[in-house]
Amino acid sequence: MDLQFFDYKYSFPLESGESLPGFRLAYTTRGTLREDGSNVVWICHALTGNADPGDWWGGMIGSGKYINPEQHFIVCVNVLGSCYGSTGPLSINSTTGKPFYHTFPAITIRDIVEAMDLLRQELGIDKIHTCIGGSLGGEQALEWSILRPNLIENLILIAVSAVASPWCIAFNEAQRMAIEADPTWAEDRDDAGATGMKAARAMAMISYRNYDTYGFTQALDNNEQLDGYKAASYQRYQGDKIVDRFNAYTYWTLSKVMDSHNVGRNRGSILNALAQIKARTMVIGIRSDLLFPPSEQQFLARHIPSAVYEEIDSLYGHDGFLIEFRPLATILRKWMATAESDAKKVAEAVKK
Ligand SMILES: CC(=O)SCCNC(=O)CCNC(=O)[C@H](O)C(C)(C)COP(=O)(O)OP(=O)(O)OC[C@H]1O[C@@H](n2cnc3c(N)ncnc32)[C@H](O)[C@@H]1OP(=O)(O)O
Ligand SMILES: N[C@@H](CCO)C(=O)O
Repeated sequence: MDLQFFDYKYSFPLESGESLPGFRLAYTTRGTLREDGSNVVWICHALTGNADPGDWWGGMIGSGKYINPEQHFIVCVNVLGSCYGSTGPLSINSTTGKPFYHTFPAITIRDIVEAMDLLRQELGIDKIHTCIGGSLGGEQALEWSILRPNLIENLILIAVSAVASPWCIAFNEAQRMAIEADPTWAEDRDDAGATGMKAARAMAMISYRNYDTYGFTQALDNNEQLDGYKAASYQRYQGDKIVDRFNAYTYWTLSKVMDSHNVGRNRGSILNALAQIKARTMVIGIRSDLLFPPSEQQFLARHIPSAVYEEIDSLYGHDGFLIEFRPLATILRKWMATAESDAKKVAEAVKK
């Protein structure tokens, strides 16, 4: 899937009070935008995802799937701060002519969403039929529906919370400590902290999965083993895998983004913020999610005015939103069918 680029050439103020001297966002689109603009589906990616949801959400997108390019105009943007084509810590800072590296400013979900909103305006999109995301993607969708309450018609939030929990922040801090413990982290080079990031990802995997996932997929080979456990090589493999496709600065930056996620900031309270959401909302929790447990999604569903709540089972814990396509699609199809039938009833009532 070819990446497209949006270059914003003006100073971009950040929540922290700092600014970026412009930015680039990489994005993809699939399908055709209807003349009345009624078929936009905006997909927000999670922590290490990219702008091509076909890469990481193939089971949800495609002909005959829940998100269908034959019907929908599908947009997905690599978030500000990431490393798949958008401006992030490895990008050149136009004011110094050098990569940002450690000088990349602290950004927040709101900054990410404000940047994405500028791209939306550039694309001439003034309504979004459905905005969907899990985890960090859900944080973006949630923030957007509060920042622009009339923009999103249907909001789908999966495995996400209104505010980063102390538990989530603690996991992230432990991962940043692993990166800091890598002596190369102090250096200005693209691969600084790479070994630390391996350990960080191995820690993260424990929060994305759970006891049962490891028990099922990484069971002991036999009762005689003294070393060489599958679970151990799996942890190391996941570390190697992230280093091949990511960098520690971006990992660091986006983990801080997750920490500062709080819809209540500068809005009086979390409940005030959630009360502003006008989108018809589906909130989905994953029963085995240790990182964003279902109680967090139940809270969202209780306080977002027109929200409904559903829960799915998964062996994969938090990562279930990237894997359990069938139950997700079943819930969403049913929910969307109700909306369509309600809309039909309203249209018929108006005609009478
Ligand atoms: C450019 C890009 O790639 S970006 C897009 C990719 N990633 C994203 O968007 C982020 C979201 N995706 C993810 O987080 C993950 O891909 C998930 C959650 C969807 C799936 O996680 P995975 O790591 O692929 O699955 P799983 O936990 O089953 O691990 C499978 C891998 O571990 C390997 N593995 C399994 N057990 C072991 C073991 N005991 N020892 C060593 N390796 C093992 C498998 O061979 C497999 O390797 P592969 O990925 O090279 O095929
Ligand atoms: N496994 C996900 C993080 C969990 O949201 C990712 O790497 O993006």
